[in-house]
Amino acid sequence: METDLRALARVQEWYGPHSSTAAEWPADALILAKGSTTISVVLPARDEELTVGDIVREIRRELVERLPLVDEILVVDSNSTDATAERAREAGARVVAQNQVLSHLPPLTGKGEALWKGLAASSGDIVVFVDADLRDFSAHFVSGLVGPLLTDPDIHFVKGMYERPFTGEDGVMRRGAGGRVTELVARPLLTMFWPELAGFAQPLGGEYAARREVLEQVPFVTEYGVEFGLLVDFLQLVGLDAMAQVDLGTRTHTHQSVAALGRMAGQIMLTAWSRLERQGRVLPADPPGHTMLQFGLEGVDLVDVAVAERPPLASLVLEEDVA
Ligand SMILES: O=c1ccn([C@@H]2O[C@H](COP(=O)(O)OP(=O)(O)O)[C@@H](O)[C@H]2O)c(=O)[nH]1
Ligand SMILES: O=C(O)[C@@H](COP(=O)(O)O)O[C@H]1O[C@H](CO)[C@@H](O)[C@H](O)[C@H]1O
Repeated sequence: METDLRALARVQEWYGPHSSTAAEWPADALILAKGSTTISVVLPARDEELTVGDIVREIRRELVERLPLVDEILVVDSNSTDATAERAREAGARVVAQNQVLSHLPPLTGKGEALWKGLAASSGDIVVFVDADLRDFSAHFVSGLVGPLLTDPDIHFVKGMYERPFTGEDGVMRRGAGGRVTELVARPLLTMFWPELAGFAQPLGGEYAARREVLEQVPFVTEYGVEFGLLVDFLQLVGLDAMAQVDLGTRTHTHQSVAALGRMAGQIMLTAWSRLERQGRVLPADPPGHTMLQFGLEGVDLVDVAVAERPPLASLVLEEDVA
């Protein structure tokens, strides 16, 4: 109980000074603070032809052409089978194919791989990750996330928070019903093992920004373990007081099935386990299982929820220098 109370006191002390709203960071006021700092927006996109173009156009129109806040818009085409790359290029983004980046390395899979490749292929001092399936995206998502980074040298990582509606197959929108894996898996795991992170309202949100110098110091878990892994690893690397969150309003995105989120949950649990092992908090006696049976209407599926991990990019550069 004592740990809980101490951790909650820590979160309460942290929350006020480290939480703000996008309205506090208007893009035109940030231009001065930007100075020579370069900013890249990286969008991981797998089969997002319906939404990626509007997001890129909004960023380009508001934060490149109207105000020169963003220097690079990069879409990582994550083995899409649709016209994602074409739609992104037409909208004005640079597009790289996930497997063509650092192609001398054996390719890995999933969102975490797309983000790591996007970090490698981009050049901004600050990198902003934005999902490519967002609907009603607005440029203040980006300006809100970079605000604390441009104005406070002690902040190294900024996470978006938002209301997350859920619209099911019945087409009915239910306020606050989104973020199912967040509420059922990530938040309880953080409470149990990393309670200092309990103040992050949306620990799994796909919109966040950080300084390149710290992003290159942490590993990237592949698949959907990436957000959970980054949060825990940044806590260890930079500490809670170097982390912040910004309220971006409402985030609407394409939702996956419960079966898909079950696999996502498994990936996040395995990511948590890997961090507990790495921090010496569990014995690696019997590694947890990662082959899961899923019972759907069509029958039983055997799925693998294992995750892999890319090393910190900085370690790669060092190796290559040595080589
Ligand atoms: O292998 C993958 C899986 C996902 N994504 C992208 O990562 C973002 C978040 O993925 P998704 O929407 O599937 O996750 P959800 O928001 O449903 O949890 C989206 O832009 C996806 O296109 C990706 O680039 N590669
Ligand atoms: O927050 C969540 O529970 C999941 C699923 O959201 P929904 O239940 O479909 O609104 O969405 C997030 O999780 C992924 C894994 O961290 C991220 O990659 C996604 O960007 C994020 O949308």
